[in-house]
Amino acid sequence: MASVVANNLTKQYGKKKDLVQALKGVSFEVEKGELFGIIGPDGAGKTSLFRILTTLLLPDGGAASVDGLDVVKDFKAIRQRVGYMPGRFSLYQDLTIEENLEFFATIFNTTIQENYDLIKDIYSQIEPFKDRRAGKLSGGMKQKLALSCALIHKPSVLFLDEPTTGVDAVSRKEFWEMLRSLKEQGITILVSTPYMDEASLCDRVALIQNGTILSVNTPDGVIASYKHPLVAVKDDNMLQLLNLLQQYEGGLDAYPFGEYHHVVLKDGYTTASVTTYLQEQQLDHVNVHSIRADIEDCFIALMKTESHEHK
Ligand SMILES: Nc1ncnc2c1ncn2[C@@H]1O[C@H](COP(=O)(O)OP(=O)(O)OP(=O)(O)O)[C@@H](O)[C@H]1O
Repeated sequence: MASVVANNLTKQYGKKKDLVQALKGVSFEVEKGELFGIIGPDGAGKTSLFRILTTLLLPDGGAASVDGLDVVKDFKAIRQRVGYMPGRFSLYQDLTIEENLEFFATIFNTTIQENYDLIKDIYSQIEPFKDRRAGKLSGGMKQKLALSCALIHKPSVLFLDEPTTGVDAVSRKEFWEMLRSLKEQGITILVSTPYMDEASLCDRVALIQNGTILSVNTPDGVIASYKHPLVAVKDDNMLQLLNLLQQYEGGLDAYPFGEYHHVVLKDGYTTASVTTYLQEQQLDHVNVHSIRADIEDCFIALMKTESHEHK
């Protein structure tokens, strides 16, 4: 049985000219024990979706279930079963680390001791500072405390809304390792993120933009579905280079990517055609080489296709 099912969910805010269609018919299923990513830019609808699935917000249309329970009718039962770590810091700033955790344990009729095994790996890293107020913690420590609080009642499904936003690269990596080990313990995890590189750490990912899911696939499946030739190009004057590449008739798209620009080519165009074109523009020593698309290239392509179709 699927652990989470969303079926044609819609949500809108405001009225008339202020109307925002935050979710435009979102459907997907998450299997039990999956680590499922929802990837999308700011404003894509991730928080609205998570708030509906955790029963904090009512959908305007469609239906959704968690562990077979309906998010509208069975909201009380769902709340006992899910853990939710909201995007914005949700802890009590004036309570200490330990008091925050005790508070969450008490609401769920449990104790820190009872489920200590589940949080041990995460909580033991901040336990030496257990008397420090939450408001005085670093971003990485707050994140570990918030995750411990979301887990303290041993949820069967964990919802994490942008847990790594604003967190440094080392803490981000550690955080994903923690998620992997939680998954090993059988917890279903839905995690949203604006960082496309995190997609490759999930079992499957849904790409969301403007309230619409553009693709649901495994990271390998996303990459395998990419069909265009792709080249990486680098020169001393990257701005001038980008302008020229964006005017190139053999190119479908050109965008900055780390130290390089990536150019998506029309079928039949090659590294040699790009080099010839740049030579015609008096750029004789440009580094052009063919590359395999990574997951970010695939998402960029999907998002651009979608926005062109709606122009
Ligand atoms: N209470 C609200 N009233 C009006 N508009 C809202 C409200 N909440 C969200 N929105 C709008 O709905 C859209 C989706 O927002 P949502 O927060 O779900 O997206 P998100 O992907 O989580 O983005 P972010 O990371 O910026 O929160 C955005 O355009 C947002 O401005």
